[in-house]
Amino acid sequence: MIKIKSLSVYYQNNIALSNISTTLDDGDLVAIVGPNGAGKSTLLKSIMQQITIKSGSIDLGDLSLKNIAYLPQSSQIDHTFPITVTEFVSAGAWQRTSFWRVFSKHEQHLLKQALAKVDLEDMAGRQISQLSGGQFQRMLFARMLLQNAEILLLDEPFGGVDAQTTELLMRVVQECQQQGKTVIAVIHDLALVQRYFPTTLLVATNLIAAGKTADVLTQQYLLQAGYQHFAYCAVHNSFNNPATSIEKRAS
Ligand SMILES: Nc1ncnc2c1ncn2[C@@H]1O[C@H](COP(=O)(O)OP(=O)(O)OP(=O)(O)O)[C@@H](O)[C@H]1O
Repeated sequence: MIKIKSLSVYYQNNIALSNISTTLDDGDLVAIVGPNGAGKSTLLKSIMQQITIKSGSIDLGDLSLKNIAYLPQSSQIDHTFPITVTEFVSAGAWQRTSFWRVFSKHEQHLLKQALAKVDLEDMAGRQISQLSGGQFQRMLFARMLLQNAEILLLDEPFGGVDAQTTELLMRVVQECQQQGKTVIAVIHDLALVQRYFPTTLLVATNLIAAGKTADVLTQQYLLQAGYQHFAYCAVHNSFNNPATSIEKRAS
């Protein structure tokens, strides 16, 4: 269980998160949603202790940071770094391997398994600079799977990914949850959230709402978060098809 109490984070004098209090239960599948600049990535980075918090606390209970895997936004990684897919993914096992990254047969098996899970075995020897956006995202998932952490923090895991790959990766996420892992993901696609995520945190610097997804993605809360269009979609329960809802709105 992760307990967040009165968390506030600033960048210089600019507030990114204000007085956030919530609890993230073990084994839950949680979406963090909110408009651009709402503080979603900052919340994940705060849990990862990558940034200094101004006030409040984050209690990880018995967990150490080693038990948390973090999938960053793809844009935060240097895609031109001269390294193969296998070398990149093998970094997920760093806590179990020696400084020289000597892989046992078992670790090699786990590595192959992780690549197979995301359908990337054929790309194992490729330079990461030669991957498409969707392949790069699958590689990030493989590295995270190899880490085998108890808590998975995913920052826009489906950014730039087509519908078919999103389905594949979403199945991977669901499998992780079925294995008892806690998954917390920043997601922009509210239809996806509605379909797959039982729990949602709606953030707009403040915590607007938290709880069952259906209770959070309401017109009132979405408007409060600054989502004009999605608030309209909530009334018609049509996050699935923004085009249709825009037509409805016009008629
Ligand atoms: N390193 C930084 N230095 C200064 N300000 C920052 C920094 N990182 C983020 N911010 C600011 O903090 C606020 C929250 O940013 P954050 O990236 O957490 O939002 P987000 O909800 O993840 O946004 P997005 O959906 O656009 O990725 C924004 O106003 C952003 O401009």
